[in-house]
Amino acid sequence: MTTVIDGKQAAASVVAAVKDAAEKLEAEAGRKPGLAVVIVGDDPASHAYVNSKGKMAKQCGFKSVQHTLPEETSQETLMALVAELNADPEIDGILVQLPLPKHLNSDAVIQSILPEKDVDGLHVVNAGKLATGDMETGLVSCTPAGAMILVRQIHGNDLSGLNALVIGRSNLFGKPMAQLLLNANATVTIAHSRSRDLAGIARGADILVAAVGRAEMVKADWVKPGATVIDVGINRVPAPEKGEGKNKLVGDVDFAECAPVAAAISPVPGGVGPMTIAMLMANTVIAAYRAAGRQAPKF
Ligand SMILES: NC(=O)C1=CN([C@@H]2O[C@H](COP(=O)(O)OP(=O)(O)OC[C@H]3O[C@@H](n4cnc5c(N)ncnc54)[C@H](OP(=O)(O)O)[C@@H]3O)[C@@H](O)[C@H]2O)C=CC1
Ligand SMILES: Nc1nc(=O)c2c([nH]1)NC[C@@H]1CN(c3ccc(C(=O)N[C@@H](CCC(=O)O)C(=O)O)cc3)C=[N+]21
Repeated sequence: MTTVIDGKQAAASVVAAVKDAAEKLEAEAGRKPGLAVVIVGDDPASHAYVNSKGKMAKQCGFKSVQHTLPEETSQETLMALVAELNADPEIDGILVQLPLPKHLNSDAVIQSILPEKDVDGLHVVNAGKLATGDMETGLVSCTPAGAMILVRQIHGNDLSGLNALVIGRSNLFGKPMAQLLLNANATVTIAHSRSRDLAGIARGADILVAAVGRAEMVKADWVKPGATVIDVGINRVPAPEKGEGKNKLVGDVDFAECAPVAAAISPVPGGVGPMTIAMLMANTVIAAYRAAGRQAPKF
């Protein structure tokens, strides 16, 4: 029987641990973790994510603030807001929702976030710490950190002898995911749009992670029988079966085809997505503990 990995349940247990840690910090150090989410423009999907992040932060007992800026915001205004949040002692975590409108330089904005408040793990200091295996002082990008918890649920902490493939090489997901798998001793391959014979490479993978942004690209004959498949893709596609003009969410993996071949598979929705939000909360509480000079909890 194939295990369908329950990301909602795994996320709920991370969130419960975060809530406990936040209560303990407030009781012992008299401060709440503070999360600031910055969103520019009015992309409805981005607003939906940001709202669920805000709701979750409140559930965890955090101070949660949202800054909604208009589409035409200038680089200077956005950088000034980040500088203000950097200086605010009540804010432990800053997340700037991506993508930003095209006229803005997202890299300059992200690199201006203090590394210790960079709960997205995108600052070069945090990326560098992950790459050099310093897991004690850095912050790891939420989606790969969450995907890794799902992998550990299936395989444990030591992936020695296992071949892992990550399809996608973004700074937000593919690269940090590959680093986490490597740190756990997997033999790691990273594939991307210039890779040849992706299906052939994929068939060698005991752990197949897809983060491309192409609906249902991974087919049954790409999956090694008994593999673990982690689907990171979030694609909205038309769903006429639900009614005219309706949409549904699908991953980068053709779930119906691949599930019978895999031993374990994460669904979309209900897989990696909920873990992303849970790990954002985890990173915020970690940052708050460190800001209070305390040993941060592990998740
Ligand atoms: N569940 C969650 O919480 C999250 C989900 N996502 C989703 O994950 C997916 C990937 O996100 P992200 O990493 O930010 O996306 P990017 O667009 O930044 O990266 C996509 C990667 O896929 C590669 N790629 C594109 N086409 C192909 C192809 N035909 N064959 C092989 N590789 C290909 C690109 O290669 P190249 O580098 O050569 O261009 C690139 O490395 C998206 O669907 C996104 O919505 C993202 C973040 C969080
Ligand atoms: N700075 C930044 N950091 C991010 O981490 C970031 C970002 N920008 N921009 C966009 C992507 C995407 N992302 C998701 C978060 C949660 C779900 C999620 O909760 N998904 C649910 C379904 C939600 C629904 O139904 O729409 C699920 O998969 O079950 C999905 C995707 C974070 N991202």
